[in-house]
Amino acid sequence: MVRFENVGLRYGMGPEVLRDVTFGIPQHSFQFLTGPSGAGKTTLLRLLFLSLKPTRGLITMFDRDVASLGPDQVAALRRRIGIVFQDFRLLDHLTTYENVALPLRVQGMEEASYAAEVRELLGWVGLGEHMHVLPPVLSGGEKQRAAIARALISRPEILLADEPTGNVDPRLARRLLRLFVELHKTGTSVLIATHDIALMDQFDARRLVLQDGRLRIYE
Ligand SMILES: Nc1ncnc2c1ncn2[C@@H]1O[C@H](COP(=O)(O)OP(=O)(O)OP(=O)(O)O)[C@@H](O)[C@H]1O
Repeated sequence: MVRFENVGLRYGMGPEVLRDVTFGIPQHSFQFLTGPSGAGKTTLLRLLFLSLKPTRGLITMFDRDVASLGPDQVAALRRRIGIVFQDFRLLDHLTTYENVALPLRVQGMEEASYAAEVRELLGWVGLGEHMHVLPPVLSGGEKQRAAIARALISRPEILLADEPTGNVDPRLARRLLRLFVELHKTGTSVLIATHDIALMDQFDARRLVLQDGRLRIYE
């Protein structure tokens, strides 16, 4: 589904943050992305979400060379990818329900066609009681789960998550991991960036380890 060949990235005139990164996201895969702080995990996710362009190398997604895509095609590809940002990016003036429903609303869908699904997903991530409150009154872990629900609502083919258990206790982290594993079982390819070794030890999956901008793969 996604292939990186010798991808390099530098910000402006700075040093290369990613060097010769080669890996793929196969269909129905589950992978962890890890490495020390500053190793380039968020940068790699931004390349995957097409919010950055590589300074060298080749990225193909769904059989397209991403360098050749125009803005409309980038938007269409992004709709096939769900992303949970480290800082959640919820809109504070919309309720939890409205935040989660937003990707469907912007696609022009009628509320009647998705309302039940949004409610069900909010229940699934344990936010059924908080559906009608605004994000500023949610705890860090609740915001994180709202961000996860928003990434899942349009049933993406690929789910990217940046430290999705960074703000929750170990019990909730295990629950969120189960949610990602369930999603993977339904056919979504999942890539989770995390520092949390205890979390990775709970599920046997390929580990992509970034160190000094280089990626090593441990099956
Ligand atoms: N917009 C930017 N402009 C310049 N340098 C940047 C920018 N964003 C990140 N960097 C640098 O790129 C390197 C990789 O950062 P990145 O955020 O990708 O690392 P990370 O592995 O996600 O770190 P963390 O685990 O702490 O979130 C760091 O040295 C960082 O300072």
